Amino acid sequence: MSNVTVCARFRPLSSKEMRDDRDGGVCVRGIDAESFVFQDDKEDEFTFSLDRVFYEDSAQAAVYEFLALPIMRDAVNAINGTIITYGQAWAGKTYSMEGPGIQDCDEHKKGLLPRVVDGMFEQIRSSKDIARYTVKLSMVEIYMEKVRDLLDLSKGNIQIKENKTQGILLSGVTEVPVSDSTEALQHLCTGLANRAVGETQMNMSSSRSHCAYLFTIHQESVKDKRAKTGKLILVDLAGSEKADKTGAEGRVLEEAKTINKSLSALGNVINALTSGSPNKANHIPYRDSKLTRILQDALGGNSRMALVCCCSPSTSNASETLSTLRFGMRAKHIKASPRASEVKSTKTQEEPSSETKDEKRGRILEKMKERMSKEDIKMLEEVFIQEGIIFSPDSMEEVDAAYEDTVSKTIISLQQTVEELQLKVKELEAENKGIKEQAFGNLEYDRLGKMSRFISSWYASLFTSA
Ligand SMILES: Nc1ncnc2c1ncn2[C@@H]1O[C@H](COP(=O)(O)OP(=O)(O)OP(=O)(O)O)[C@@H](O)[C@H]1O
Repeated sequence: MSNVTVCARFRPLSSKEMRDDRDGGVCVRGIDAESFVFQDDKEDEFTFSLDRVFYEDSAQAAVYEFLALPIMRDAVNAINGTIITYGQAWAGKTYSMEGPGIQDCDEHKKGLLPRVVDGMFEQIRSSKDIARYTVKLSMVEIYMEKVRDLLDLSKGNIQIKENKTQGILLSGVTEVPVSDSTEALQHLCTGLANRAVGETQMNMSSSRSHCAYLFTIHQESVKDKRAKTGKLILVDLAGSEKADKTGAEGRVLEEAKTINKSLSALGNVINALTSGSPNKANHIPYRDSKLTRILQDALGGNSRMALVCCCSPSTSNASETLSTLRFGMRAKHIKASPRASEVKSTKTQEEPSSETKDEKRGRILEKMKERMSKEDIKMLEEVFIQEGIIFSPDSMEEVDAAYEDTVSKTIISLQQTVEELQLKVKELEAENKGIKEQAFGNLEYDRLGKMSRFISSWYASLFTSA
């Protein structure tokens, strides 16, 4: 079963949609909590089945309880989690994520983010006898392929790095320690206010950027001091509408193209993850956009994910809604394998059996790098440029990363070959055993036959001699 929960959420018709659409047309007809019939522009009907469908009257609490609460609980137990809202502009992404406001809003209307924060600290409080927790919060915006720190606007171009044990990291990003829900919500409000300031400074709209809320939840067991870390990322994506539909030009068109590029990159990553053979290590193009790079851990491996496909119910938006739903259907096939992300003892010596495949791979890589001379790296750099793996290697870091990517893929593929061979050996051993048993059985049968023939002739001879 897939570890990605995909839901559709239809907001109520907006007053504009009611006004514009003379028939008050709605393109969705609910069947049950998981399925609905969708009617496109040409009045063709499609039946969609997802993990859950939230219709216009569904409560914010229901959305939280179904898709975010389990992921939040796992993140507190060190299993990485990601919650994404996707859809065209004005489809209800921010309403689902934040609600009408982060603080002081109607309890019923509170969105996923404040509910996740409340739930997380509640769970931490209830586990305080088992483990000591520290929570850190970061908040970034991706606009025109630049990652901006929303808790410190002076950091306008955060670099994304990868670390063997911690996975994807935002280098130098502000991480504020938060000890309770009130403190966390205050920082989130600061981040959102900074986002608005940036919007005015850059003359852009928040719907043209992706916003990510990142929680790092670290715990140390009271009993044996073992430490674990879970990452929880909530992402409010930029509007997914097609550039040509907006009639944009100039800078707005550039923005739309960049958003489409990053959302296509997200779609391509999803395609690569869902279409490849499960036994083959196929290339996943995480590096094609900042968004997919930040979500790399969340999409491919050690993580649980929930995708809320936010949709307008209006027939006037049917084509955008259909593409949002198709995106959701593709995401449904991602196979993630959640597991506790980092288990390290604070004792000086690691237990040998705790080394995971990733860590082993990392260790092999490190050894290989130690043996490489500067000339080797230079030569690799040239090969990577020729092969189009990297385009402008300004730094050794980029070469290192591309090199690690290639070597890591080779190691994965070799590991898989070894696993396949081990399987073949087991099969041959079983076959061999079967043949031996059969041969032994025949031999026994032969012996028994001879013995019974001897007994009957001896028995017969007794009577003839008598
Ligand atoms: N489930 C809902 N119930 C009631 N109102 C909703 C719901 N979802 C969205 N809305 C309302 O619809 C409007 C658009 O929602 P929202 O701003 O969340 O869209 P969005 O997808 O985030 O848009 P953008 O990409 O432009 O930021 C808002 O006025 C919001 O209050």
